[in-house]
Amino acid sequence: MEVMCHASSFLLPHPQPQPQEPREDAPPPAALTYAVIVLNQRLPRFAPLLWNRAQLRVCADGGANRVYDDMPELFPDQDPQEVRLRYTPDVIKGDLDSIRDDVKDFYLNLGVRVVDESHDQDTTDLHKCVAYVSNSALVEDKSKLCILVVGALGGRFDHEIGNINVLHRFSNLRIVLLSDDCLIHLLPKTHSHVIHVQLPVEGPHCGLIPIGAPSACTSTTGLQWNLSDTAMSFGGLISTSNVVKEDKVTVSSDADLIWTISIKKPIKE
Ligand SMILES: Nc1ncnc2c1ncn2[C@@H]1O[C@H](COP(=O)(O)OP(=O)(O)OP(=O)(O)O)[C@@H](O)[C@H]1O
Ligand SMILES: Cc1ncc(C[n+]2csc(CCO)c2C)c(N)n1
Repeated sequence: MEVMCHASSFLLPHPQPQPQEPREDAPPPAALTYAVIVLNQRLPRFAPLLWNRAQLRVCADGGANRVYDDMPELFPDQDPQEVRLRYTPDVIKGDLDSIRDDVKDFYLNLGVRVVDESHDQDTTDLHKCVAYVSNSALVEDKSKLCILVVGALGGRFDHEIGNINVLHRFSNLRIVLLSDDCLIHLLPKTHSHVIHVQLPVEGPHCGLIPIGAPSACTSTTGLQWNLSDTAMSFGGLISTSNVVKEDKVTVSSDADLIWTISIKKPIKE
């Protein structure tokens, strides 16, 4: 089975190339092209870092209000209008029932594409934005695309589950859902997985959760409580409050699993 590598190096202020391990059968993580999607929740503190790392920046409807309101708050010593000009989205998309008129006018005047998809009341604004990024000409090879979604966890439970549903709906894409506290992504059953844990910024708490379908057989290495051809299901065993013990975690399963890992708080000076 093909190996898929994962590394949250987008959270590192100065990403280092992954160590090469010539002995290993796993290839190093591919060089990825990032897109960021901002949802309608308070911006996490590392939003500017992800924004600068991304080559396409999309706001899901009211996510535009958050970029407009919260980005200047993350740079309290700077002129708010200059911050807004520096952090201008490429596209705003959704059913546009949450973006404020003043925010819409501000970005329209800057030439931002504002796409009204209010005719579609069956898919969420996040779904619409992921479909847009996936169809964009950003990368030819979708396996080299990684979509970072900020403000996706916590908040309203229906939204949160809707956001997780998008991971399953687009299981052929690399999509990472982030909050200030943790990140989650899918480990598709089509691959075995090597997760290069970025210990300065993430861990140690982690989980492996069979959302969508039970697993008859999951195996892991690198965790405090490893699984060995173990079954997992809702109502049965799921792995929460697990702990990363090595900087490389491996997972293989007969079901799509959600991987989640905590994000470390910055040390206060
Ligand atoms: N409280 C929340 N918790 C988690 N995600 C949220 C929350 N609020 C909004 N989102 C995400 O941000 C996107 C945009 O939200 P917004 O508030 O602009 O519109 P909405 O009308 O509530 O969402 P939708 O049209 O998708 O139902 C949503 O599609 C969802 O993915
Ligand atoms: C069974 C069912 N439940 C809820 C909705 C409503 N809905 C789903 S996604 C969305 C957001 C549109 O931007 C809305 C309003 C529906 N259509 N079908």
